Amino acid sequence: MSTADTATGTDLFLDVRGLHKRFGENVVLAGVDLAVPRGSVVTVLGKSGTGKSVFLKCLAGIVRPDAGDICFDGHSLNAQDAESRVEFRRRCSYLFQSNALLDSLTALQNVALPLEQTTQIPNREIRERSLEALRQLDLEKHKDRFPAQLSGGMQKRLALARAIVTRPELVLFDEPTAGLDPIRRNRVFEMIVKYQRQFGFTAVLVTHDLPEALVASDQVALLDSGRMQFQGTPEAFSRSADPTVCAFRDSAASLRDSIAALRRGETVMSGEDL
Ligand SMILES: Nc1ncnc2c1ncn2[C@@H]1O[C@H](COP(=O)(O)OP(=O)(O)OP(=O)(O)O)[C@@H](O)[C@H]1O
Repeated sequence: MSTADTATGTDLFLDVRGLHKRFGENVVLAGVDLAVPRGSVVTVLGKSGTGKSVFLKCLAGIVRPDAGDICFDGHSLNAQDAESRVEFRRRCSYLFQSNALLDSLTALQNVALPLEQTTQIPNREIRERSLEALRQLDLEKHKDRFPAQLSGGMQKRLALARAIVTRPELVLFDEPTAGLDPIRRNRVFEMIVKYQRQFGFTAVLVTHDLPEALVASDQVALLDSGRMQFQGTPEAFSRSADPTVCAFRDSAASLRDSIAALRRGETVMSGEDL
């Protein structure tokens, strides 16, 4: 792995070492490392199917890794008892790619849910905090609507309101811009950075959105062939001569080349990489 500009030696909120995960014969993670400094936004990039979601789910405790260590705020999650895992879940939020909103609950009820499930806070305070989260994401006037009555961008904001209502210290975002148009994509990245600064949480994102991720992240990492092939600043990523980084980063130029070749009547791809 290239270590250019990584934060080794700084205050790591999350320190992932040697994570392995396979499904049957399919080895998805083959020794993945990631260093996440406290209060930073770190984005994991990678082609489709490289294991970004599996990696994030391992961090969130949704998928159990076969081997490796995840150290959260100085404590190994592997070594933790059930009570400490509940504590981790209280301090960490996971924003699902699909938003995972409950259709039968209103916006307000969706946001209140994690507080009801993970705290002993009285109902009146749960309502106040949920309304506050909706207000922060400009959704208060839609509090009684159901998810199906909201636009795609509003649903994403609602999912973010639900993710921050517990005041988490770590937020994991699984492709937060999936299915959004370029303008809404920008809004979502702005929103993540804005609330990350406002609330001071540490964020780990996975996405394919290369230009936006480079602008919005403190560090980027590239997952390929079961390992992080790079971790460093967006500037280091932009300069890197690593062939895997170049192949991913320069895909726009390569599209230009392949379209030009197709127009010349040449065969350039079989489609098996889709
Ligand atoms: N529960 C599961 N059981 C079996 N295989 C799985 C499971 N979850 C993921 N996989 C496999 O793990 C691999 C990585 O999937 P993953 O969803 O993490 O990719 P990704 O990088 O997030 O892709 P995309 O960018 O398209 O969302 C795929 O081959 C997938 O089929």
